[in-house]
Amino acid sequence: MRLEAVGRRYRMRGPWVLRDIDLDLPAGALLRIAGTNGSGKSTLLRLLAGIDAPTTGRITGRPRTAYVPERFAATLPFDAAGYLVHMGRVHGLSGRQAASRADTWLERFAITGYAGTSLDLLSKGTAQKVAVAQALLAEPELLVLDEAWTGLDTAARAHLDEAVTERVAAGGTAVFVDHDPRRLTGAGARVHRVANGRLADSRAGSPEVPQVVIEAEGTGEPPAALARHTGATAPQPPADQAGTPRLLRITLPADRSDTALRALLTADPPWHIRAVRPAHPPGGGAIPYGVAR
Ligand SMILES: Nc1ncnc2c1ncn2[C@@H]1O[C@H](COP(=O)(O)OP(=O)(O)OP(=O)(O)O)[C@@H](O)[C@H]1O
Repeated sequence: MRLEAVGRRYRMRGPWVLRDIDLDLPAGALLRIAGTNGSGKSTLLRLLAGIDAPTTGRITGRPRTAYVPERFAATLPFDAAGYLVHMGRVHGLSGRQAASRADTWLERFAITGYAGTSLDLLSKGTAQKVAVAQALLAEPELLVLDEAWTGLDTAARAHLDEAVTERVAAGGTAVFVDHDPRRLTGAGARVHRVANGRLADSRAGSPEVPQVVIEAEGTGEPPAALARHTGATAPQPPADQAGTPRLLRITLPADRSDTALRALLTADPPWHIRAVRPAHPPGGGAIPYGVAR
């Protein structure tokens, strides 16, 4: 999915909450949206989830999307299991599939005992588990989570971490807001920060996340898996004469370098690795993914 020059304001001539947002969400990307209270994080997530539309700009290539809102309105006339089955059907599952996945998630979140409880009678934490389960059971291509961990107990938070990591490993995309800055950093989450209505990739400049530069030479196309796993946009190199070696220079978080190297070395034809070195200053001004020659 791609956002181009997206802007959002809630009133005509009101202040712009978001402005000129350009964002690529490749398959396999994991993104944390950071920013101070009221900076526009939830606004951005609602646009990504497709439940709100930009005032200006456009969003293209929307995949199958599931969303966990900041506040779950548990006012629908369902019990927990009935709601999950209903949402499974909305996401295109058959009745049997939806029922089976609803059971799995009720069990995984240890709330099977509440399957028959009406949504409006659930505790806040149990309702939150149901809200998360409805998004996960559909195995969406894009998962949008707005503070979905808030209110969950420790075990459920771990299940959610695991489920998000699984989705991303399976080629899905996940975008989330969470107040814990360490959330999913081990899974390679990139951080984009909303400030003054603009969105900046703050990870590149983050001193605690070392960046490396990989230089590789090859004659083929850069492997698609490279963009998928590095989360970087992968412009195709210009079609110069077939067989002419090209130099690819990629700057990426160090914890993703093994994946990138594997993708390059196992490409057909394989890329020759010319150099792997720390980026100095960390990410400083380096292009995230580019063809140097
Ligand atoms: N439906 C709406 N109508 C009018 N203004 C809105 C609406 N939703 C959000 N806003 C305004 O847009 C701005 C950004 O709000 P948003 O909820 O996106 O920020 P946030 O970064 O998610 O905040 P928080 O961290 O407090 O959840 C705020 O000034 C808010 O008042």
